Amino acid sequence: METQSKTTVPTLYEWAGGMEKFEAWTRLFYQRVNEDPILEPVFRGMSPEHARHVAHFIAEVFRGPTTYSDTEGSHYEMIHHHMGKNLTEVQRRRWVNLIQEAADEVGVPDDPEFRSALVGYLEWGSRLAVINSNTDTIGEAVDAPMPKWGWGETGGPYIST
Ligand code: HEM
Repeated sequence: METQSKTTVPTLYEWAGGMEKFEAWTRLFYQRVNEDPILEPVFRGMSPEHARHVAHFIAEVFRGPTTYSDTEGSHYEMIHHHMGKNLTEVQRRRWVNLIQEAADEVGVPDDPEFRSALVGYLEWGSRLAVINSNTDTIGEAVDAPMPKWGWGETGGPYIST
């Protein structure tokens, strides 16, 4: 539904509530991951910075500050983190469920438009993570730009690299 003019449409980052909200969200999410029988073994030994890095990554994709790519990694490095992990659909599905439950708990906006964009991103990103975790080559260039996510649709069919 068109409710605002194009010039006043906030980014997903702004609508979500800024960096404090992203950090609170992923902090709670990875606490839940640590208590989860399916995901705890996957993330056992993860770095103490993991939750913040994922917050900064998603915030940047949602057109927030470039904290992740300035100081913490790149899209290529994020892909690299998943390689060799041999993630499964069962693990992915639990990851997507828990991160949405954490979003509810910390008060990430739950309006239909925002959640549609959010779930679209989480599905897209998590399915790519599973694909990348089960390959030994990265199709992306080392200097590939960070993805950008907006309010709209995916823009086209999946193309395997
Ligand atoms: C939108 C989806 C996802 C995003 C944006 C994402 C983002 C990231 C980022 C930024 C890192 C690096 C963190 C760091 O620098 O410390 C990472 C690592 C990792 N991710 Fe993901 N991820 C996604 C989906 C998943 C899923 C679905 C799983 C498993 C079910 C997963 C498992 C892992 C693991 C095991 C690591 C390495 C952890 C460690 O040992 O430090 N990711 N992810």
